[in-house]
Amino acid sequence: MSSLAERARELDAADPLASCRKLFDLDDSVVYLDGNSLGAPPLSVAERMQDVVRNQWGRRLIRSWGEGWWTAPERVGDRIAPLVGAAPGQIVVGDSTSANLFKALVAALRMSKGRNEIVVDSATFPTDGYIASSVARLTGATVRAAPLDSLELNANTAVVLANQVDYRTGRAYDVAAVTASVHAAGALVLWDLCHSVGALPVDLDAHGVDFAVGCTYKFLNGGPGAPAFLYVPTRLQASFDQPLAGWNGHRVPFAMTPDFEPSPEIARGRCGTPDILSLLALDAALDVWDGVTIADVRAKNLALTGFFIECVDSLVGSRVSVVTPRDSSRGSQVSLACEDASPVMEALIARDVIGDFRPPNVLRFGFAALYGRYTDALRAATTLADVLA
Ligand SMILES: Cc1ncc(COP(=O)(O)O)c(C=O)c1O
Ligand SMILES: Nc1c(O)cccc1C(=O)C[C@H](N)C(=O)O
Repeated sequence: MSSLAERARELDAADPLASCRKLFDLDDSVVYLDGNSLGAPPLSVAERMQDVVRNQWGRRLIRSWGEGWWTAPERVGDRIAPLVGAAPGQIVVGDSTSANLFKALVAALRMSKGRNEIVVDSATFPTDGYIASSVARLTGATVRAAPLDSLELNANTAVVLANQVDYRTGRAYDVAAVTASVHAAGALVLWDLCHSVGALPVDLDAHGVDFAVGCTYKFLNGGPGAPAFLYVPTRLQASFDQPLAGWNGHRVPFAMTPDFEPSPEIARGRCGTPDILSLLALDAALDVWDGVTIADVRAKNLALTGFFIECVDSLVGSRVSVVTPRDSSRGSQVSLACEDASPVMEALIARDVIGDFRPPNVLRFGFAALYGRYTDALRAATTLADVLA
């Protein structure tokens, strides 16, 4: 125990990202391991929102639309772009992940004339499957679930919807390999990056990914209900015929013509008026990434999750089993299968160790590299051992 405590203190002292924690509004008595569901608030957000509400909305009133509000979906998209390996002009921020999944799936089917099968990663987060089924009912396509390890695509497969990190187990998949196998079958790939953006390298452009979506309220700390993002590479933008063709995606929205003519750029991914307060909160939250590389974040989250697994092995032992891969094919969370997982998580939260429960029996602990500490990992494992004793 003492050697784990010493190691935790040494690791925190040597952590090159340790100084990022002071950018967040965190309570030091709480061990927060749920940043993979709702990221912690960067201090800059409250300050910026004060300015947005009092000055931009308050003093500038409707003039603010022409002073940065209207173009915020693309501008904030360009701030997310380096975090997912995308060149500028290919990401638009707005709507929810679910809505963006809908846009991208329908657009993919419209691009894939003669093919009408949607294949969904069988371990997917539920909303992806629900949206795929609804798209299928709407378009006459079919949906098939398949494991990402053995996709078995055919000449009818139009699009594969894949999650880079499995939300339940924390397993991470190889974007390059899956993308290449989907392309080899002549299909398009749509990646859900909710559990990887801000935690893992993604390299969308380098791997020739066709579409991606992701949420910004987890590792990007955009706040509850922060708008999601949609990536469409430049090469596919002219043929991206998305179904929610609202006026914000029009080539000249204020021309107010009766016919829809899509923007030639990524703005065609927009639908209605952007949620400016949430979008600008996200903009402020992204300041914490200044000077931080995804490579540093990845190195730390592998080390932190690895240290947590070591603490669990040593202090909790066989009372839980580690579901997350022990090798580097894991995201930034550790999932433990445990009997009575739901009341166990409630007991942890009552002791100020906050993770979450996912059915049927999983305790999830998410590690955000910008504010997570090795001493927190040890305290979580120690508290879990106490709860299970
Ligand atoms: C992998 C994944 N996809 C989609 C979603 C849902 O996103 P939204 O609520 O923005 O539609 C989540 C989380 O809620 C998720 O974890
Ligand atoms: N989006 C959420 C919400 O509005 C409330 C509670 C949790 C969430 C989540 O993000 C859940 C998360 N996607 C998961 O991996 O389980």
